[in-house]
Amino acid sequence: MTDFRWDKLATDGMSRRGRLHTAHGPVETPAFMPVGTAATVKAMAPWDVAQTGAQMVLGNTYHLMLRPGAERVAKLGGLHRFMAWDGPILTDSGGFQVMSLAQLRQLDETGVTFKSHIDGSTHALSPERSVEIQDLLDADVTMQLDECPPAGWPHDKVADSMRLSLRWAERCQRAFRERPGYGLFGIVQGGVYDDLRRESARELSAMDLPGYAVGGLAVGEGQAETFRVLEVTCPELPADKPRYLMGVGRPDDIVGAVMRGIDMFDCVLPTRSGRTGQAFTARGPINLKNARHREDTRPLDPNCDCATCTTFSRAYLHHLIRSEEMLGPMLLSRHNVHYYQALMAGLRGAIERGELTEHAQALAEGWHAGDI
Ligand SMILES: CNc1nc2cc(C(N)=O)ccc2[nH]1
Ligand SMILES: [Zn+2]
Repeated sequence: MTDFRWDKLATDGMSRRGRLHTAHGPVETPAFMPVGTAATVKAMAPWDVAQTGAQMVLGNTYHLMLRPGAERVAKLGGLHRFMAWDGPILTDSGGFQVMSLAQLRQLDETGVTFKSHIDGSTHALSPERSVEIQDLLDADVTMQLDECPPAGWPHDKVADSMRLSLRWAERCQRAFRERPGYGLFGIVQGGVYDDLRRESARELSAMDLPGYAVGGLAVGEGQAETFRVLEVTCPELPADKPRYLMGVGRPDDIVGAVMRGIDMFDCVLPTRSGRTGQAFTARGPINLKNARHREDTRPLDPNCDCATCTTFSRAYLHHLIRSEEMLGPMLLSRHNVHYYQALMAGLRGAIERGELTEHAQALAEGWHAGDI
């Protein structure tokens, strides 16, 4: 059984080309993880997800602990068997979604208690229980339980929150069941405050964890602030460990974050916006609901070799979305995840060639050119 580790294969400025080794196989980085919230990447079968080139998917602890339940998933053989995904899986801790989805939640030193948004039942999530749930799910990467402070909190509140998350990181590390191929990631917090970000990154680095996430971002702070926080945080993290930016993002967010030292991403954008008719292309996003597509026989993106783009016209995709046919979200989700995976493959190659700056420039010119 392989040991959990990340190999750094090449660098270009602050960016890194690497390979993550997990119990369920390797992951080429920089990597984008499609979000499989309730044990499914919405509107995509696992073979569709694999065909996009995705190697690792994300599962949400909050949803799975409520339904079908962590013990039940374990009884059914774990998340890989349950959802027929035999590649690596990262699960989040549940903390972020409790604070954004649950009702009547109470957070204190012990953890967070809340009422399920599904049936109103009461649940408790401590650092130890979050680690146990992710173990029951058989996640290759377990995320520490943390608190994600809302944008706009003052320095003193963010400081208290960040230090609580540090104490929870220690508790998660003690509770984590070490086994080959599995790893626990810490999460750097600290809001938009440089001193707090440095304190969090340094304290977590001293814990010698197998990987580090940068949390507390993509909460409305804007791209410039996100990038500034990365410029402060990444240099404080170990150079030989993977860095995961949670919840990011649009294609241009991802390129900018890779250039600032990030290796892993997850975001609902390609699947969620695909379901509403938005498609990401080399010439920027387009919305298939727009009437201008109704007789357009061209493919969605002539530069894309996915099944959606090589089989169907924009007119047909427009029809499916306008008719609210199930096939619409299916085809657009597949294209968007394929587009994100092709974006990551292009970034990996550019870093290997030492041409990331030029590659990023060419991508931006395409996006700004706009659809024709
Ligand atoms: C979509 N934005 C986003 N920001 C996040 C922050 C966290 C976090 N744990 O700070 C987790 C998930 C997140 N998703
Ligand atoms: Zn396509």
